[in-house]
Amino acid sequence: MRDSKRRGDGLSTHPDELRQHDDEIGREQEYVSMLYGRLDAMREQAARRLTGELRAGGGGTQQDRSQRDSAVQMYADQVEQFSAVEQGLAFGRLDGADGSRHYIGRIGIFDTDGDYDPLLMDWRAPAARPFYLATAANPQGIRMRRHLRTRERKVTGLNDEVLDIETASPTGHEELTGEASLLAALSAGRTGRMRDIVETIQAEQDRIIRANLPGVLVVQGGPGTGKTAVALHRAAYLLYTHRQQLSTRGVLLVGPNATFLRYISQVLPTLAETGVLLSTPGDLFPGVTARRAEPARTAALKGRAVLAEVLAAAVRDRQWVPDEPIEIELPQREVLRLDPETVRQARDRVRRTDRPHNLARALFDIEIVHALADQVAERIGADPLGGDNLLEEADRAEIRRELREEPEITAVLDELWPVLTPQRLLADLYAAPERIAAAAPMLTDDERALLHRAPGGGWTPADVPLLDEAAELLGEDERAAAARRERIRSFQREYAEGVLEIARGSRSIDVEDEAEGGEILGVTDLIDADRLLERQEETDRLTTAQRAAADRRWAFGHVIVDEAQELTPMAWRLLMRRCPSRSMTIVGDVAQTGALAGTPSWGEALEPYVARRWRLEELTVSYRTPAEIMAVAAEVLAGIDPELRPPRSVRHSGVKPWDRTVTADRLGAELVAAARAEAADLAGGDGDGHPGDGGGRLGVIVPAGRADELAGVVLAAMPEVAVGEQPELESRVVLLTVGQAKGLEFDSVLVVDPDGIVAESPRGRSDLYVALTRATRRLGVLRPAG
Ligand SMILES: Nc1ncnc2c1ncn2[C@@H]1O[C@H](COP(=O)(O)OP(=O)(O)OP(=O)(O)O)[C@@H](O)[C@H]1O
Repeated sequence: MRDSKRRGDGLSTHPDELRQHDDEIGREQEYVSMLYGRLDAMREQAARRLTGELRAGGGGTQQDRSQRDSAVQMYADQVEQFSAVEQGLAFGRLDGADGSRHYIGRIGIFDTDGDYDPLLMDWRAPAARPFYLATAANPQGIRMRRHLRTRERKVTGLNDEVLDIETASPTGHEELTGEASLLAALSAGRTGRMRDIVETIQAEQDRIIRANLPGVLVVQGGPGTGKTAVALHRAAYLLYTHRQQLSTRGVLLVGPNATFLRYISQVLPTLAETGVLLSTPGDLFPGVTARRAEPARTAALKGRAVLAEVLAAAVRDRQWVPDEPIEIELPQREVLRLDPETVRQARDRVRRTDRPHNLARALFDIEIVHALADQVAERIGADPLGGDNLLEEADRAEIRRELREEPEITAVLDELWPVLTPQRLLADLYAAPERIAAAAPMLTDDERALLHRAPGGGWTPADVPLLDEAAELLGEDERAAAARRERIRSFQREYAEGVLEIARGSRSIDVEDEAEGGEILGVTDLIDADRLLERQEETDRLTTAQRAAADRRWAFGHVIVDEAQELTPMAWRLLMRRCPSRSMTIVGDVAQTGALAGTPSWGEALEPYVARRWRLEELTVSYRTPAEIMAVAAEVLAGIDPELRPPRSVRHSGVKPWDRTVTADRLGAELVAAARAEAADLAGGDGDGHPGDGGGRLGVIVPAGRADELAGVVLAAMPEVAVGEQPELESRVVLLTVGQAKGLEFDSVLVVDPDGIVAESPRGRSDLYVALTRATRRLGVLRPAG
């Protein structure tokens, strides 16, 4: 793209041009103020309708109530969405060669007083696309693209690009769209929360965001190429474009850990989308919170595909055939004998039905009770004269019915074919070396020892795909169904409280209730959480995301996986179960794989599920990492695989990374000194408009094995530093491990003991590559000598 007339703020000093520019800002302000006025009106109307629906109470027919609940949900969503798009509501303008003019923003706003003309076009609408794609060489009918910069509701600046090949002069960045706005966004101070990129999406990113819904799309890209940003904007785009289809099945977005999910959590709401379920793989088994830690080798073993076979064998192992006959003493009856051969035959017949274990139990019961009833019948129906048995079929049926109710028989059946929860199966397996030995003959002794663990103490993230696999093998029994109903109930309560929160937030725009004689009533005056919950229960209404989160067997309409290179084969199995339609977006970088059983190549990971039917898109430009830092990271990348190429940096920061070796005993003191200096620099701003105004974060990345020790040293000198399992990312300085830093970014990064990071894991070089590429501006490396 070439732009002949770039008129960003401060670029022109000529008084006439400055005046014209101010006039232009004034005109845009008028338009933008009008849009905010409309937004206010829309929000007030939604709040008024929400109040009305809640006030209507629980009367009427079931259908009335159900419709009212849908309306409550819809208006509550609207109030939330209209509030979330407040910042940067309108950010662009397209002037067509035909004299047309369109404003582009986060949502669509229409002239409801007139002909329903668009006053603001949703960025996802097809007609808004040239905003991201038009270039001087291919202007797509556009004469000028304008980026509007706003703060609060005030227009603070404009960047214009005239798309005219004749007058354009080369800039050297022809591939960038809205270069001035892009660079301003990239060099802005970080806040600890990811921001949306809707104002400056680049052409290669736009292509991915708007790719077709069906099929598996893999997005491979180096650090900072915008994979996470693209994944989130794609979710928003798909929900807008396929609203009907996806609002009933839902969209699931999977990220590597809870810290990462918190980091990205604000992006979708600011794009006016609240219905996407964000989850880590470790949270995808409803009812289990997997926070327990375990050695990387154990996690790696649990991630291997062979564990599916181990679990299948573990289930079979619970279908027990005794070595000796079992004697069952029934009160006031004779003793029954169950011999091993009868049990074996029953078991084999039931196994041949291929039913999941728990569901097959009923068949096993029938088989065994039948055999025992035959024994009883043999005895009581025997013809003393040696003829045929005297009992009719009806008598035998009666005996079977009676035996089924004998607790002694149920106890034996429970032993031979126990109904199991996935948790029980796995806990029993881990706890007993002999069970592991029986189920995992294909593993080595060392590997089997890794699986052994005493019962209790919670679950690890690597256990979750195994629990899910176990649930598939076992099938859902009544207890699991009851637990699911209970989870749904608790989600309903959260929902009810959420609606009331929203309503409280909109108190300032509560409406006058004429029926109440002009008295001003808030929603919360009219209804409390329990009453709202009662109404929810009557109709069992839930948002799609809530339903999906509570239901292990939910099939999502689309699944997006970020940092997908970290997924193990067992985690892939779980995710594929959640998405039988195989409509997926897989986002990651195989060069950054840190998990030992993570994904070495996309083909290998996906082949078992979709064969070769997946598409690959690549992102090639790093927006985060400046060229100076990428050069340092490139050396590490070459050590991982000389064939790998780092992405091209979009900018230089002008700051040279530093690398210092200090004596081991000085490491802590030097770290504190460097962290203090960097933090002070970020807090004060660096004189060229960077950080200073509340933005600006420092990340200190340390080897996992030294995290506690170094956190102690840093905290003693700088108590304000965020540390721990889920550090507060909004703190000015955060100390974390590479695993925690995955997907995050900071203005400035200190990497401590890089050799320690490399030595910690067979994938240590990839970890170091991740650590070095987290900075948007400055990088320092501190090495202990020796
Ligand atoms: N088009 C864009 N406009 C503005 N900022 C962008 C754009 N694309 C990416 N960025 C910014 O670049 C940074 C890196 O983006 P993101 O985290 O999505 O990269 P990534 O590819 O997921 O990185 P990693 O693999 O290292 O996790 C973010 O701050 C993001 O906002």
